Amino acid sequence: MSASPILITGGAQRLGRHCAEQLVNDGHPVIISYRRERPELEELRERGIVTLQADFASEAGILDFLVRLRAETRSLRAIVHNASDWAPDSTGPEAGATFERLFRIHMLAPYLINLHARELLEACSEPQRDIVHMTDYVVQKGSRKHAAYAASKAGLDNLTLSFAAMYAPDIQVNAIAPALIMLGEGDDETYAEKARAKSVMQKVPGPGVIYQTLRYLLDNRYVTGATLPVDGGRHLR
Ligand SMILES: NC(=O)C1=CN([C@@H]2O[C@H](COP(=O)(O)OP(=O)(O)OC[C@H]3O[C@@H](n4cnc5c(N)ncnc54)[C@H](OP(=O)(O)O)[C@@H]3O)[C@@H](O)[C@H]2O)C=CC1
Ligand SMILES: Nc1nc2c(c(=O)[nH]1)N=C([C@H](O)[C@@H](O)CO)CN2
Repeated sequence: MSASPILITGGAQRLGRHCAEQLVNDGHPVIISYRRERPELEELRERGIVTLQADFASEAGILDFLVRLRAETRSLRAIVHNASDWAPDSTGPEAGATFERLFRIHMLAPYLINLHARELLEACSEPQRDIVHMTDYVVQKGSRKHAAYAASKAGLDNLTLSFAAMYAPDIQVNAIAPALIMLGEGDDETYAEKARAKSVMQKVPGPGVIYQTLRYLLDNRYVTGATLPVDGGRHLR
């Protein structure tokens, strides 16, 4: 019987893409969701990665993705909720719309996908099934400029506890809480220096440290309801 695929939402770039490619290297079939079509997706498709378009900014978009996911596969080995919008807080009339959008992407999408895809995970014939929520170090301390983002990630962190309790012992549910793993395209050296100084490890490690953590969760059959920090010791500053 062929192995069940691993779904990574928002897998077209950066951390999600790195993990998708590493999972393929490790022999797993992979499905990713993407929001915007672009040439880089062809490289992933050539590696056999199934790409499904999805916009989680609306409930209709989430439910539409689920219909196409169920048409694509009858089982899943794991789901990694990686899709995310690091939007700064809006001021003025669009503040509420920004908050609601981030709630949908970071909380409603994982919530509905976990509920609707439970049967796909339970149909997996392999002994372990996993759900992994990508949260953020800022869940612990909030953010002056990304309060809506931090609050929505805090909600996702709490969903880890609820789904871990609901889905045990057949499905393990955990979170990874990164801080400053990769810089953004527009970040200059001044920003990079300030960012590196935020943690006692004083580095921007790149996505490999996230895959190491995901690999640990996928291979450990006794961890659930946990949030694993991958933050260079931010809390020690
Ligand atoms: N990078 C870092 O240093 C840190 C990352 N994290 C978390 O780790 C995860 C990966 O981070 P990173 O790789 O930087 O993430 P990105 O900012 O690159 O976003 C990942 C993907 O999310 C998708 N996405 C954004 N909005 C939507 C939407 N409305 N519907 C569906 N998909 C959407 C994007 O798709 P598309 O490109 O197709 O539009 C994008 O490719 C995220 O959850 C992030 O919050 C936490 C702390 C630090
Ligand atoms: N969806 C995203 N979330 C976050 C990103 C990102 O690029 N996309 N980046 C960060 C920063 O690296 C932050 O951790 C720096 O302190 C946070 N979340």
